[in-house]
Amino acid sequence: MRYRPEPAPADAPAPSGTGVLLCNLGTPEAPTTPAVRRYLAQFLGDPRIVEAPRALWLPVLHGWVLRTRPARSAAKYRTVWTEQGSPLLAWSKKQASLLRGYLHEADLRVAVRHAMCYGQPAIAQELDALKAQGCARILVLPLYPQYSATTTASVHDAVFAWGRTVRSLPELRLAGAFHAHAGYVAALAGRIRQHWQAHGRPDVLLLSFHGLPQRMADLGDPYPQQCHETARLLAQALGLREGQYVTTFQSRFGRAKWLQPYTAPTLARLGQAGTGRVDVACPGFVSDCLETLEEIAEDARDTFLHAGGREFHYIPALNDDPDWIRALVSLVQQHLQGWPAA
Ligand SMILES: C=CC1=C(C)c2cc3[nH]c(cc4nc(cc5[nH]c(cc1n2)c(C)c5CCC(=O)O)C(CCC(=O)O)=C4C)c(C)c3C=C
Ligand SMILES: [Fe+2]
Ligand SMILES: [Fe+2]
Repeated sequence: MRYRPEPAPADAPAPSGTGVLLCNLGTPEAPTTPAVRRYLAQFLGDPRIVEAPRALWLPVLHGWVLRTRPARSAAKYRTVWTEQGSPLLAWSKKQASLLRGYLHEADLRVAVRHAMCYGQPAIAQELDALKAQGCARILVLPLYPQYSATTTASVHDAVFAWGRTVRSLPELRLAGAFHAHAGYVAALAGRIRQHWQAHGRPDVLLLSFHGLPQRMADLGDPYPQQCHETARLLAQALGLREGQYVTTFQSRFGRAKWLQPYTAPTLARLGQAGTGRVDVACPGFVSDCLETLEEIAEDARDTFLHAGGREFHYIPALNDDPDWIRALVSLVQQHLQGWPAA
């Protein structure tokens, strides 16, 4: 059946509630080669992520990337895996649970769930769950502060795909970027200031954002501008002058040109130039994950220290920071305006 049947009206009261779905990228179910292969197949098979013509990309993906990368990536995932599983999933779950608690404290009766764009819990499954909980209105909030067609729009795509299977659709709102949201920037600044109160100040603060192919930026993806705007606002909130901070892009994939400057070569250059201490924060990641815990806190640290740097501090992502959860509450309230939420 093209559109799924709804429960008979006698079996279910008319939906009247409001729900929020927090969405992040996704992560493998386990740090094993087969699980990482399944995850990467879905992730890198999404044309939002790799835009190359399917006839060229799919043979490379299945014939080369999915044969070689999963074992290497699984080994990396094992270095960050916790008792709660993938850090990205564990933090997303905690953020949803804290947001639910804060909203209820504020007397807002809103159902809150979390979902992943690739892997589990899937966006479609969690939208079904919110609907089954009686939500007549759903706000979808991608947890990417900076909009990119690769990330924010891929969450939106998943919502549209789900919508095409549903007979009685709830009202839907899709949130976009929050790169300049005052509460988000203040939470980032607070996190960095706290680190400095405990450990002193660095010579340079490096703000590392996930990279993007330069071609996507050239085609109009607003991501790089939004990263630079977040960095500028954050530096302003911290009272930093030019030269005291640098903005870079990490996680390059493949051989094409990505946004520059790249994080690792910048750290190598800073180390070689005699910079004693560097602190690194990753404002684009609201949750610690493979890209921050392994690529930055492990690999980038080695790069800087081997290049001659003396001290490297990774400042953790916002995770369960109370100021960040309050910023999430304010973002949600902003997007729920006009909807009954009590
Ligand atoms: C073409 C490849 C990729 C694009 C474009 C891309 C954009 C992009 N990604 C994030 C956030 C995250 N990416 C993460 C992991 C990750 N990213 C890529 C590739 C691209 N990302 C790969 C292949 C991987 C998997 C790991 C690996 O094999 O190296 C993660 C972490 C996931 C986790 O489980 O912890 C996040 C988060 C953004 C914000 C972004 C565009 C701006
Ligand atoms: Fe990525
Ligand atoms: Fe990476």
